[in-house]
Amino acid sequence: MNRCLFYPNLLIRKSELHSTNDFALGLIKTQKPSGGTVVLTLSQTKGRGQRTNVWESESGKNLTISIILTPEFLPIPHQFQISCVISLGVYDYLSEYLEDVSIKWPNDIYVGNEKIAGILIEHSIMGSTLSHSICGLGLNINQIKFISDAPNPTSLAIKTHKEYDLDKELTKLLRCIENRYFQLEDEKSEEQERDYLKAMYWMNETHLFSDELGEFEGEIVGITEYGQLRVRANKGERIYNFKEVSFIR
Ligand SMILES: O=C(O)CCCC[C@@H]1SC[C@@H]2NC(=O)N[C@@H]21
Repeated sequence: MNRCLFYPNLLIRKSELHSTNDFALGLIKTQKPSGGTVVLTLSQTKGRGQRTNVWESESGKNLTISIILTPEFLPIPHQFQISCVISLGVYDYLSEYLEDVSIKWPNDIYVGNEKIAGILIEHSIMGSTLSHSICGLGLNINQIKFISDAPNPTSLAIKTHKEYDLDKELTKLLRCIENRYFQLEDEKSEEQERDYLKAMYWMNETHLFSDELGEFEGEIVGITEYGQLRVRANKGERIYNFKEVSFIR
């Protein structure tokens, strides 16, 4: 039997939205959307990024989507697995076109030292498991000029000197994410973690980081089973949750 997560009738297209994540959040509150529902807009006017950042995307140029997943099988402490699914799916998709794609922990997608995609995942919880995960993704496809002060943005078009049909790219992207989701559902999370580590930006290289104690030299050596970052520094290994450490250079 052919497995499928993303059915065409579960794709919700809106010409303009404040934020696809906010729209998806509204769906969860008012209806019970099926896993595999995808909200897409061509024009996002108040896109939200990590922390309090704004996500800017030129109208009609890029993929700005929110994927609703229902990973009821996943215990809450393992929610980082959803980050792995989405970031590896995007990584797999981009690797069809580009070399030097990497995942900057926890889930920024880079090409060399430039950011091509950002991911914002918001979970809703039921009991001790996840009921819905809203996986927001901004993937720069055809945008050439960036006005925002986002650090080093790039796009698929800049990197390959071609323009892309967004619908075709969406289909390819969703196939890659679907494969990674089934890998998780099939309890192949060890394989997934191995692939995530292989794809990781700055893995096993010495770089400058900063945390609440100041700047320090260290080397990313992996992640914990809960997705925290492990950095080896002079005085031993340090373990970070998201937002507790910054990558300097
Ligand atoms: O890198 C980041 O800061 C995360 C950016 C996430 C942006 C996407 S675009 C689609 C979805 N809707 C939002 O409001 N944000 C996410």
